[in-house]
Amino acid sequence: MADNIPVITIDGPSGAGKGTVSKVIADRLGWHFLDSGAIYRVLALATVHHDIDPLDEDSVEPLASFLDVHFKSSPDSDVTHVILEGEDVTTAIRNEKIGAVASKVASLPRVREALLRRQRAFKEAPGLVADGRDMGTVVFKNAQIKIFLSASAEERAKRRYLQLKDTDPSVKIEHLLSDIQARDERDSNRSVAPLIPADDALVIDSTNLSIEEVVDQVFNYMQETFDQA
Ligand SMILES: Nc1ncnc2c1ncn2[C@@H]1O[C@H](COP(=O)(O)OP(=O)(O)OP(=O)(O)O)[C@@H](O)[C@H]1O
Ligand SMILES: Nc1ccn([C@@H]2O[C@H](COP(=O)(O)O)[C@@H](O)[C@H]2O)c(=O)n1
Repeated sequence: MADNIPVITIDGPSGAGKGTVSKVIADRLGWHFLDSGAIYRVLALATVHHDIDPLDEDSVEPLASFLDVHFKSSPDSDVTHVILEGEDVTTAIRNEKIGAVASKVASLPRVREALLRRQRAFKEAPGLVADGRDMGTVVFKNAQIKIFLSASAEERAKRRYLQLKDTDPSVKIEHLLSDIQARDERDSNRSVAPLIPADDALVIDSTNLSIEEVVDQVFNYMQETFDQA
């Protein structure tokens, strides 16, 4: 029964470490992992391919409803390949420009609605770790464990810089910081599913924490929550 399947949600702004922490936790528990941002990024790339204005809700909604995307993982690698309309877009969707377009399509209420079922389908036994902006507030409102992971914008820009500098030597930390601030602003102030902690979320500020320290805090919180249940 789908309702007995446990869900951990990890929401927060870009670069807070949600994806990294979610993957470690899902791997250690042997649970499934949903990177919901990847779905918004794929949709964003599809608007670029089809030359659609990312804020034109009447055009983006059908694209979201019939999005031809699938995720391919292999036992030999921890990279999950993202396939859009038959093309491997795993790297293309990680571009910062696509992140900005993703936050535009993500501001459209009917588009978010159209993507709900696709995201909820990731909830399968033995459990799910779901990473995004509205996992605990909208998509998996009944999740047993909700985390809101944040970090200062400066720290997040630094992390992104370290992540990108080897593949893109032209990357500038000040541009990354302004992109992050613009995305935070749009994600936090949209009318539907804004980026805010769920009332029952544990808020973790990772500015001065290592990845392992964040993972430990989540596991300790899980232990306390399940002991009290
Ligand atoms: N606590 C941490 N300390 C230092 N670096 C970290 C920490 N957490 C994550 N990172 C690094 O920061 C970068 C961004 O992390 P990650 O992609 O997990 O963030 P995210 O919150 O999922 O971002 P997005 O929402 O944009 O996908 C990665 O290179 C990751 O290794
Ligand atoms: N649950 C979600 C997940 C993502 N978004 C939007 O997509 C953008 C890209 O997400 P990343 O996590 O891959 O950086 C993000 O800025 C959000 O606008 C969302 O709205 N809801």
